[in-house]
Amino acid sequence: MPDSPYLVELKNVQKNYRQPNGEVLPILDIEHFAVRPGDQVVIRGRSGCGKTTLLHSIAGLTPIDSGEIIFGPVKLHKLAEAGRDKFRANNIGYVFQTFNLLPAFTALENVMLGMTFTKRAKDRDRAAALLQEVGLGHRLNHKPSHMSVGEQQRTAVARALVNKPVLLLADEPTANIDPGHQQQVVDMLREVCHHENVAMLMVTHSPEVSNQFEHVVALEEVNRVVGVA
Ligand SMILES: Nc1ncnc2c1ncn2[C@@H]1O[C@H](COP(=O)(O)OP(=O)(O)OP(=O)(O)O)[C@@H](O)[C@H]1O
Repeated sequence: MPDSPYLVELKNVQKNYRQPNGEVLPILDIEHFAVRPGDQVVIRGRSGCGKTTLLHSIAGLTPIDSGEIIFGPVKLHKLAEAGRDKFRANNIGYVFQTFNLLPAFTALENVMLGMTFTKRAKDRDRAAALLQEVGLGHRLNHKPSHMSVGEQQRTAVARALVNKPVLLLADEPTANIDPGHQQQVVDMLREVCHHENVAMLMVTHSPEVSNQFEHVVALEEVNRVVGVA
């Protein structure tokens, strides 16, 4: 059988949430969705349609109810939580809307903390080089409170890439950046992912951002669950 052309492939993925009253709320029912190595893909869709749930499922942060999530030889859906955590630490970077940096630590320390849960020895030079690559070579020793929000997001991107992941998941990474600096963050994300040979799956509400991408998927087009929002 030929090798899969996909970096990650979802087949018949279903994800439900259970409401406090016991009612089951279907969120995702995706027959097929895939990302190829090095692809840069935007996911858009209305509020509440399940975009974050999709990213969490691919990251293994939340277990799916049925179906398959396949990374090459690894069947993520078959791994227990500890296995998914280990897989994520070594293979997936995640960038959040709110950066999630630790306030007591410098930019360099925050990036190095990204290496905590991997086999990779803490590599100061790699962390510093990535900060340089995202344009923060002059801010290594700044704490988050002494950085602009754009600089904080750049630091978060460096942290997400420090373990040389194969896939970067970015959940509305420009939502908290002022409009004047959003484009810089998008450009930086695209360039650094390209340079590091990392595929990117980005959720964004911004048409200005999604219009720049060749691969744009409206979640409603691949998700059979209707009326979530
Ligand atoms: N842990 C949870 N328990 C129950 N319902 C949840 C849970 N997490 C999310 N939901 C619901 O699942 C739906 C999808 O949420 P999700 O965050 O994936 O949407 P989204 O498309 O990312 O939304 P937005 O664009 O507003 O960020 C929402 O209706 C939300 O209320």
